[in-house]
Amino acid sequence: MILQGEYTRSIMRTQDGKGARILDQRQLPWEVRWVELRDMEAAAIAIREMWTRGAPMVGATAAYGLAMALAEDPSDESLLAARDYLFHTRPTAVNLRWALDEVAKTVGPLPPAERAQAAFARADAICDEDVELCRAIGESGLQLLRDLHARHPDRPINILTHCNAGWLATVDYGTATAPIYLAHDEGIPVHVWVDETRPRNQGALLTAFELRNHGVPHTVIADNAGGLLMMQGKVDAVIVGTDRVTANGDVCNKIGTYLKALAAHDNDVPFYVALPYTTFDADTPSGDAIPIEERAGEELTQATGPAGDGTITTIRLTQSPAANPAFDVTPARLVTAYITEKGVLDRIGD
Ligand SMILES: CSC[C@H]1O[C@H](OP(=O)(O)O)[C@H](O)[C@@H]1O
Repeated sequence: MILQGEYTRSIMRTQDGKGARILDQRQLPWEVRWVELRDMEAAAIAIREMWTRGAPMVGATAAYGLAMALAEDPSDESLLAARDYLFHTRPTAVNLRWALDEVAKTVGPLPPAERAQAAFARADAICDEDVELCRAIGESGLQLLRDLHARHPDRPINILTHCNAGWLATVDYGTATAPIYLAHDEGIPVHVWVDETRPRNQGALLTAFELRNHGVPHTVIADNAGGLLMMQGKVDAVIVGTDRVTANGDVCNKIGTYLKALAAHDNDVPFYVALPYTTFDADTPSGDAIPIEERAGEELTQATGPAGDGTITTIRLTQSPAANPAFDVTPARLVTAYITEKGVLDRIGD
């Protein structure tokens, strides 16, 4: 379990069993605010507005959202409409489609009266499985960090990561961070270069929050600093998460990941992608077919944070229009290996 206050998970069913409890990640690191989602619309808003985010978390939240929709109306029409509505909250993370399909396959053959309970149970199971998958990813990646430590016993291992693929992005442990947490807990000295990850700063706000709370040494850096650090020999490996890996091994992840992969390739730094099977999309042949989410330009042109007087303020960073693609695609040729629950794989999907 990674430090998560009174809970051991980033999402769980509410105590009355009728909703989902999540962290409102927009308030982190300034406030740890838990919120209860009580209907499908609340789950859709939480995903679309990124109260909660990260591929496995998007899938888990949508699964509970579908269960809540069926609790209100378990008809076939409701099932189809709710699945479609939740599916269109965010286009890129394949876990969203996977989780909705899992719940739909579970409840479809059932009489309407049994659907809500079965949907909630399947959502619970998706969360339980995600914890085990991420822990296993941690075990797989731990050996890589043990090997790096054996090669450099006299100094910390320096890992660069992009965005947040931590326990906040999953139900627990994270994907990219899971090996880091396990290595740190085993006593291997690890230091993490944390890409701030503009424009929503998931690295500076969320990954830094996680690592700080777990006592893992880390340094926040500008997104554009990683290439220099690699050129200077200050990065032993890059480990990132992903929102979708296609049949040929292409990796869709937060915007800026591809540039890190290019810098890693140019400096002979191993570039690892951590993912559970729920993020592998065998149905999409290659990365050019992945829908890339375009988010509002205001995420780029405005900055929100504490004003210092206890209030949260927003400032404008430019008067000009902005384009804001939220993801990019790293070709499989730039990936050293995939860290999965089945081990570290040179190729994926075979
Ligand atoms: C373990 S999935 C983490 C993945 O999701 C993030 O995207 P977002 O914050 O927009 O949901 C980012 O791509 C992370 O690598």
